[in-house]
Amino acid sequence: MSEIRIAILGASGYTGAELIRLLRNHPQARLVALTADRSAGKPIGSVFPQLAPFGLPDLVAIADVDWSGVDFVFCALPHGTTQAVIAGLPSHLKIVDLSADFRLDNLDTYAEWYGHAHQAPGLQTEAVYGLTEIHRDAVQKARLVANPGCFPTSALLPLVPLIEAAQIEVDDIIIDAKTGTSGAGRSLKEGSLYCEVTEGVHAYGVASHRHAPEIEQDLSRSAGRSVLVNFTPHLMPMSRGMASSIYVKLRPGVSAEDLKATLIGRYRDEPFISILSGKDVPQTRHVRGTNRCHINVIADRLPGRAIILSVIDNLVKGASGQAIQNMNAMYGLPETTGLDLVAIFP
Ligand SMILES: NC(=O)C1=CN([C@@H]2O[C@H](COP(=O)(O)OP(=O)(O)OC[C@H]3O[C@@H](n4cnc5c(N)ncnc54)[C@H](OP(=O)(O)O)[C@@H]3O)[C@@H](O)[C@H]2O)C=CC1
Ligand SMILES: CC(=O)N[C@@H](CCC(=O)OP(=O)(O)O)C(=O)O
Repeated sequence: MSEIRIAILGASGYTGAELIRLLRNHPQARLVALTADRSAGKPIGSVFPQLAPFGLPDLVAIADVDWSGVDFVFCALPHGTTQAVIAGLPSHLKIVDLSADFRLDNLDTYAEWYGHAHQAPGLQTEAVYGLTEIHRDAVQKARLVANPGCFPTSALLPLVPLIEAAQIEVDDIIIDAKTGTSGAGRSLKEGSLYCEVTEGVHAYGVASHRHAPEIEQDLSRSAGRSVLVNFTPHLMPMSRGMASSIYVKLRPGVSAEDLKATLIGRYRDEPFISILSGKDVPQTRHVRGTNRCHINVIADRLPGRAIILSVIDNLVKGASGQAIQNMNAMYGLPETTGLDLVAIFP
C-alpha cells in the first residue's frame, strides 16, 4: 500500500514523542506535520534531542498545518481541548484521538465527569471506542477513533471476555491499579515533581477518577446492563508502566482455571496479548516500550474468588502503540506493522 501522510497534533508531549519513536519503524508512515502549543516554531530536536537526527518537520501551530497534504491525524492534545480542534478539521482526514474527549458515548456522563458540555456532540455519534481487540470490526470501518485511556485498557482487556462468558459477578469487581508518572503528561504540575513522586507511593482520584465511567461503559456493554466498579489508581515512582490487580468473585460453578481458559481462547490469535503460564506474575518491565499486555489469573485463597493481574506500558498499549494499532486496522494493514517490539530489559 502507498504511504500514509500523517500529522501529529501535540507532538511535543510524551505521547507525541512516543508516536514519533514508533512510527519511525512503520513502513507506510510519513510524518508531514508536527504541532505544538508553547513549542510551536521550534525544531522537534530542540524539544526532544533524541529525535533530532531524523529529518522531521519543525513544530508548528495547528492553524498552520496544510491539511491538503495530510491523510491521517493522531491527536495527542490535553483532554478538553480536542473536541473543538477535531470538529474544525476537514472531513477527508481519518483520526485517532488519544485524549478522553470522544470516549464516553453518553453526553450527560461526559459533562458530569469532565465538568463541561460536549463541544462536538455530532462527531461523538460517529466516534468508535478503539480498544482494538474488543472493537476491531467497528475500528476497521471508522473515520474517528477514540483511543482508550491507559487504566481502562489494562482493566478491560481481561474483564470484557470474562463478563461476556458470564463467569464473574459483575457487581463485585475491584480494580487496584498502579501507574508511572508519564501518565500525567509533560506539562508542569506540582504532583509530578521528583520530590512528590520518588521514594513513595500514593493513591489518587480515590472514588472519583474519570476512568471509572470509561471502564464501566465497556463493562456495561458486555454485561447488557449497568455495571459499577471499585477503581483506585496509585502513582508509582517510575516513568512508565501500568499494573492492574483486579479482584473478582466467581459465578457459581466457575473456577479461576475457567477464567484463564476463556482468556487463552479469546486471545489465542492476538499478537499483543499473552496469558502467562502457571502462577507467573506479570511485570511492567516485561512490556516496557512495547504494545503488549501480559495477563494472568490466579485463584484467591478466599473460596470463590480470583485475582487477575494485567500489565501494559501506559505510553504504548495505553496510548501511542494502541493508536498506531488502530491506524493499522483502519487501513487494513497487519496490526503489528511498526509495532513488532521487544521490551527494553533490564
Ligand atoms: N501520558 C499517557 O500515558 C497517556 C496520555 N493520554 C492522553 O493523550 C493526550 C496527550 O497526553 P500527553 O502526551 O501525556 O500530554 P503532554 O502534556 O505531554 O502533551 C500535550 C501536547 O499538547 C500540546 N498542547 C497543550 N495544550 C494545547 C492547546 N491548548 N492547543 C494545542 N496544543 C496544545 C502541547 O504542546 P506544548 O508542549 O508545546 O505546549 C503538547 O504537545 C492527553 O489527552 C492524555 O490524557 C492517554 C493515554 C495515556
Ligand atoms: C499519572 C496520571 O496522572 N495518569 C493519568 C492517566 C492518563 C491516561 O491514560 O489517560 P487520559 O487520556 O484519560 O488522560 C490520570 O490518572 O489521569
